[in-house]
Amino acid sequence: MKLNEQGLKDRLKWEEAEYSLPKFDRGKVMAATKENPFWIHFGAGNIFRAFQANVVQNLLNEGILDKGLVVAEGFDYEIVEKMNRPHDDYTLLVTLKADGNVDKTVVGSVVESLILDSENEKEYERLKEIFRKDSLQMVSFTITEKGYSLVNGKGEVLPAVAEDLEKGPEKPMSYIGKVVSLLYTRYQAGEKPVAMVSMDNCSRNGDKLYAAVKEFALKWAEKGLADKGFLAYVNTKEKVSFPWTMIDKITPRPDASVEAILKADGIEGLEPVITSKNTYVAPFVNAEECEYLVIEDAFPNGKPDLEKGGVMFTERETVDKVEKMKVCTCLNPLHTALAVYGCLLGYKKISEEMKDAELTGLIETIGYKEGLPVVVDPGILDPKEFIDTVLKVRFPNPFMPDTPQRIATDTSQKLAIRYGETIKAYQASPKLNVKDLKLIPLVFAGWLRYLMGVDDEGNAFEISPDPLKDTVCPYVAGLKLEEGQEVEAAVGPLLKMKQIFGVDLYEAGLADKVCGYLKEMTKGVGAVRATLKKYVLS
Ligand SMILES: NC(=O)c1ccc[n+]([C@@H]2O[C@H](COP(=O)([O-])OP(=O)(O)OC[C@H]3O[C@@H](n4cnc5c(N)ncnc54)[C@H](O)[C@@H]3O)[C@@H](O)[C@H]2O)c1
Ligand SMILES: O=P(O)(O)OC[C@@H](O)[C@@H](O)[C@H](O)[C@H](O)CO
Repeated sequence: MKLNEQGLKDRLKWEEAEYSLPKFDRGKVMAATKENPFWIHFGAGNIFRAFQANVVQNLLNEGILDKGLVVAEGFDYEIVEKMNRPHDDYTLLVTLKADGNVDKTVVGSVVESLILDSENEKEYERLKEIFRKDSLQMVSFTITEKGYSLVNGKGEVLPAVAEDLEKGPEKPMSYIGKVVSLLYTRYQAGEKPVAMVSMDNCSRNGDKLYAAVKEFALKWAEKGLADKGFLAYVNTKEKVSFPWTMIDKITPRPDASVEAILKADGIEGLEPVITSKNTYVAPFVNAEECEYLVIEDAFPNGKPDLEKGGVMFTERETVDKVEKMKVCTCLNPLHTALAVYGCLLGYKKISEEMKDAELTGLIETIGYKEGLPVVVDPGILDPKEFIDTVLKVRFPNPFMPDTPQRIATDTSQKLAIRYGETIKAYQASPKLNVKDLKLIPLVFAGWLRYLMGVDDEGNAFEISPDPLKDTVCPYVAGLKLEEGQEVEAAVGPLLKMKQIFGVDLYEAGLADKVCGYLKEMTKGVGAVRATLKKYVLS
């Protein structure tokens, strides 16, 4: 059995092996999408294939939608070349339920995949054609938080961005430059309306996308490289909107245990690939069952009927609250704490960490005691219930192959949002005292200890990719696992960086605590465990 148009012709074989197959006429959907695309997504990674593509598949199956998705990849072309194309844009979605049941779905809702490369004339022209279409309602993104950044770790404008800002929309090389040049095409085609929807895990993600897009529109208009009206178009929410969103579905990298299940069913050619840009992809994706996608209802060209697929549309204030609830308190900070300590303590699976008394104690305190008091109830989801499910059902799910190493990726980009917002809320509160935060500083210290790249047994490990690796690692390079380290002299300047922690930890009065914990954790082999025991269980 092969995952492609030809291989899926023998439907019976797949159905006998208990795969849910697309129930719609894919040829018809493909033709309709080609003519009238309504949704193009940028970032052909795992979450898109497990979540958004499956929502559209369900709606196509029910006849609620009659057009599918177009996906574009502008960073890691290998994903499209090695996965989408050989498999005719099909993906196998394996849903790993907490009760051990496994759902296997052939997702066929993605009907066109394109490489976003201005030097690839044919595909770039097709992208322009899509952006000129009246039918286009939504342009969405899962390109990681760093994908929206126009500067490097030192705050310097990225070379490709600098060049694009100088040269204009003709042949851009940077990711956002390419996206903005396509938006310019839409402007030139008659200022057609569209929603530009970031679906990445960052606070006020719509504003992040807007800021990056606006920078190009502004510079190009100022330099006469684009019409002056383009900036007004980008700034007019009735023309171009940048809704805020909250997305939630734990989607680990494709795992060997899942590959084995599919292989046993007789499916060939499933081998995962780690691309040269470090994306972990396979013809299959594995994910949990639980999923939430909440989107600000701001769609100037109308919105697709996604509500019946479980997507929630609401006003901006609610998205903000629900997103803060998840990203700043009830899920992502707990994940990051498990990520850094998991790597230090030699764990390879999140569910295994959930059997560790110190680690569960750590995240329970960060979640319930330190985080929950500053969460504003969004109304549409209950924060206490949400965190209960995360801690009791989702993280401990033994069938989910999620790893601390995946979650530790780009930690420097995440600390400010995942913990800094809570610290700021304590600072702003007349009732709360920032000095009462005990275990959030322990995560910061844990991250610094993690950056040493030596685990609690004294063995070297590879730290996960991070755009600030070269900036932050030198601060801990001189530290050793022995008593009496000059910790504050080494990491003090780093603790002042608001860009990383969301606040200056000295100004917040937390730097001493972080340095104290780090000093204890560098005392020698086993000191990380001893420190956790001392502060988490006390
Ligand atoms: N995986 C999850 O559990 C999950 C859940 C909710 C939200 N998300 C969000 O989705 C994002 C992607 O997750 P994923 O599981 O698809 O990861 P992935 O590693 O499978 O794919 C990453 C995607 O981002 C692109 N990308 C990476 N660096 C980039 C850069 N510098 N510029 C532009 N594009 C870049 C890659 O090309 C790829 O398309 C996450 O960063 C997160 O914000 C993920
Ligand atoms: O995707 P990231 O890198 O922003 O964060 C890693 C995980 O915490 C994240 O992917 C969660 O699995 C996800 O946010 C769950 O909805």
